Amino acid sequence: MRLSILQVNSEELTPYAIVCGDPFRAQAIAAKLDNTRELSFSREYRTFVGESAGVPITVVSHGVGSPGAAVCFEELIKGGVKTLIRVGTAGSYSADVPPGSLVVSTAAVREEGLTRQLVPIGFPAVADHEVTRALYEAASETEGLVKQGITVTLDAFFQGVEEFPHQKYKKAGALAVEMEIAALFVIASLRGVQAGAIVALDGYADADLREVYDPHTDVVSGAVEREIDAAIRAVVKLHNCK
Ligand SMILES: O=P(O)(O)O[C@H]1O[C@H](CO)[C@@H](O)[C@H]1O
Ligand SMILES: O=c1cc[nH]c(=O)[nH]1
Repeated sequence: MRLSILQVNSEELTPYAIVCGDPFRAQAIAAKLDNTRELSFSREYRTFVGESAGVPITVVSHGVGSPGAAVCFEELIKGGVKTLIRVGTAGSYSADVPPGSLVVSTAAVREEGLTRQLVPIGFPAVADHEVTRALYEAASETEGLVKQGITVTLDAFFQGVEEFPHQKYKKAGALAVEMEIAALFVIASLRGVQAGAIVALDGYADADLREVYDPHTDVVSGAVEREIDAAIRAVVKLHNCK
């Protein structure tokens, strides 16, 4: 089957997929795999296949924001992908998890608009337990701080006249904010597949802590490198446990 938006043939996809916002990060992830092939680069969606320790893995960029990312997740699932892992970046809510740390998301607050058009707001955006455990174990084998907990998914990156809901979710114990995990978890639940997510913290979202937003630092690239290695190893762990 031809997937019309990703512009790939479903027969070329694999049961495991690693997804990320940035097409250049997709290329960096694919570069760590063996026998890598680029399948397509259509809009923000750049698709590669390769393998690690003999396990075939698809890597796709989904762009910024839940609506565009949802198109990617839905087409991957239609194409036969059974396990999706997001490897992203997020803004920290707390000095206890500073930039450079990794957070494995156990569940996401649905502060975006996309999933409200799919299912009532009481439906939870939760990660798959096995995927979360594999991600946390693999991330804990890397150097540096790793936490697991609730993340928040927003649509807006820059603030308007409305206050961002950061303070209340920080008080409730959320660790970080980004823009696609809730869409991934809800869609995975609705379509009956597994999903998990890991993020590298690239600064502080909280206005009290935030300085200038600059995700292009050595600390952030080091954390992104660690989360990529962790996600690839998590896929191999999941495959070997089946
Ligand atoms: O680094 P990625 O995966 O793109 O994730 C985060 O970065 C983007 C915002 O800069 C949003 O997509 C957000 O979720
Ligand atoms: O959505 C995001 C992603 C990274 N960092 C942030 O502060 N917000």
